[in-house]
Amino acid sequence: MGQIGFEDCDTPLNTRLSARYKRSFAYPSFKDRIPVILTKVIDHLVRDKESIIAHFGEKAREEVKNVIGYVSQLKNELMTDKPLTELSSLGSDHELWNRILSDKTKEHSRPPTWFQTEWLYAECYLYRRLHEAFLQTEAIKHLDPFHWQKTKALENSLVQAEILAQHVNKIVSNNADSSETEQLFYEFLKISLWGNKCDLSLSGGTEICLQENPLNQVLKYDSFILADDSQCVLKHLADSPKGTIDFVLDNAGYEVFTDLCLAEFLLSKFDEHKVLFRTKAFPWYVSDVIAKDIHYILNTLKEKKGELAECANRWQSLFDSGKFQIVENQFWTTPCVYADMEEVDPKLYGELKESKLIIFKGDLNYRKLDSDINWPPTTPFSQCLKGFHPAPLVSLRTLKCDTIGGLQPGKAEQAASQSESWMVTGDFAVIQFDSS
Ligand SMILES: O=P(O)(O)OC[C@@]1(O)O[C@H](CO)[C@@H](O)[C@@H]1O
Ligand SMILES: [Mn+2]
Repeated sequence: MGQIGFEDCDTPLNTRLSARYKRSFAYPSFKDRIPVILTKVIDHLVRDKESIIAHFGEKAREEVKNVIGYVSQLKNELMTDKPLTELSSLGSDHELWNRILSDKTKEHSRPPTWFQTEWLYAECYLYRRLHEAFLQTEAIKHLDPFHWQKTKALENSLVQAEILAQHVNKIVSNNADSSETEQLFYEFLKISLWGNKCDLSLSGGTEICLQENPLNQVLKYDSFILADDSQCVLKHLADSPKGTIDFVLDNAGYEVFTDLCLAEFLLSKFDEHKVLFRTKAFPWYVSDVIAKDIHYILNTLKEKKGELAECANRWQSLFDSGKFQIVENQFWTTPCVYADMEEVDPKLYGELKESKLIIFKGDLNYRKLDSDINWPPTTPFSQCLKGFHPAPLVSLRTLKCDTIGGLQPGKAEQAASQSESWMVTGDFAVIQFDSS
């Protein structure tokens, strides 16, 4: 980022996305969408103050006020494009964040500002600052400001979840022949893929969950999958020894429900050893899964009784026996792209190297896989990974941001002719595999 100032153009090719390019998706995101997300956090704290105090104790009264002040100031810093500032020493990741800030300041001979720096970095920094507002408190340290939105979204998708639950319950208790298993594999992979439409960050917290039968959706939307390596994924699973599946999760609510369905299918029909669900360590991009959300979803479903409870009870046993495990790691809430993982977090990289298959869910994971660069869309997916090949991996992503690679010639143009905003609506998707 050499120069300073806005440019009335899209992000140039082979450059990292930034809100300084006014025709890129980053610009309206920072100008309009993120302020709405912060306003909703403030509104929630104001509206639900008394119930928060009732839950966390009287000390929370002053702390809620302080957090409201902090978030209002944060919103103001963003909207007036102020320089990013150092984090306080709260949180074990503050040194990494401050080192990155200092490197960027040196590199550009001035501190980065919200709109002028790289979008991925600034947006991740925003969620880390929001986390700091709560780290500064005692009573409400563990309050998740997005919890209420996530629970509401789950509640509103229970009809779809129940249809899936019924389907999964039947399948895991039946013996399928191999051609049936193949078809079911594609089905569960795509159900999990389209589950990614349901994130609350793109919509500024408004639920955009599917209003239709998720089983019908699978075939109906196949033509919206711009790159589909699902056959390679199946071949890899079938031809390699049984092992551990790493699921790098994205959103809570309906999406993680679909992920749990796919995970159970892989254990029950492919006989894999275990599934590690890799979650964020603190509230992130509104709807991303933290460990607490998985416990919440299991408990909620158990209370619903019927098919949903049957599913949840089985999943609970899988967690109890260690076949399903939740693994939290701070790397996922850094601004680092995955090409830098080996250097920044060699331990995590080493763990992923043991994986039979790493499933990366969602848009933000994709942005970190491809370094958030505006690649020519026909750039091979493996090239976009810039050396990140810990183990065979697949990205299941609905497109909500203007970066993409791995498309066949003509595909991007075809999608653009169907919809001008094909890259950012979540209507199009990719299943992209890299076999390292
Ligand atoms: O990772 P997810 O949940 O699929 O999507 C998160 C997301 O909506 O947030 C970003 C901007 O805030 C978008 O680029 C991105 O699509
Ligand atoms: Mn997300």
